[in-house]
Amino acid sequence: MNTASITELEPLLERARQARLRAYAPYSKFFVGAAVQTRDGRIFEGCNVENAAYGLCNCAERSALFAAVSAGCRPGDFVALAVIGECEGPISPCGACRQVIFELCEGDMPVLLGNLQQARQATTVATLLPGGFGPSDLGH
Ligand SMILES: O=c1ccn([C@H]2C[C@H](O)[C@@H](CO)O2)c(=O)[nH]1
Ligand SMILES: [Zn+2]
Repeated sequence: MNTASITELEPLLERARQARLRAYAPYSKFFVGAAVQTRDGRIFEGCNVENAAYGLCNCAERSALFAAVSAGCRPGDFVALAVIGECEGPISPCGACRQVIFELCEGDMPVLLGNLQQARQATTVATLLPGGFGPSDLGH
């Protein structure tokens, strides 16, 4: 993806940066924020929410997408996702989030990954999870 889309998605990444400030991450101390934009221009933010039972930790990406679905959004409603974390380079979504993104977002949907400095990687849903298992594999 080109520099134009990185520039276009920078405001969405800024929303992710704001969401990151609300992360509840007392165990990893690794704060992450995400923001997903809908076709009708709404933006849903999410942060990671950890738990003393570590396996229950929820990532920022899933928090943002689940907030959107909880507000009534459905597959086909999303146009872009941005994620930011305190990494050396652009953050890399975990496998669970890649699967959830694949379920809810179209393959060609742009995803902007960033860090707190200027590292940016513009990618797509299909690139994040090539060959992913999705709704069409269930035949309905
Ligand atoms: O893309 C990512 C990567 C990690 N985390 C969270 C999960 C956990 O709370 C912490 C450390 O893995 O960061 C996210 O929210 N998104
Ligand atoms: Zn994740």
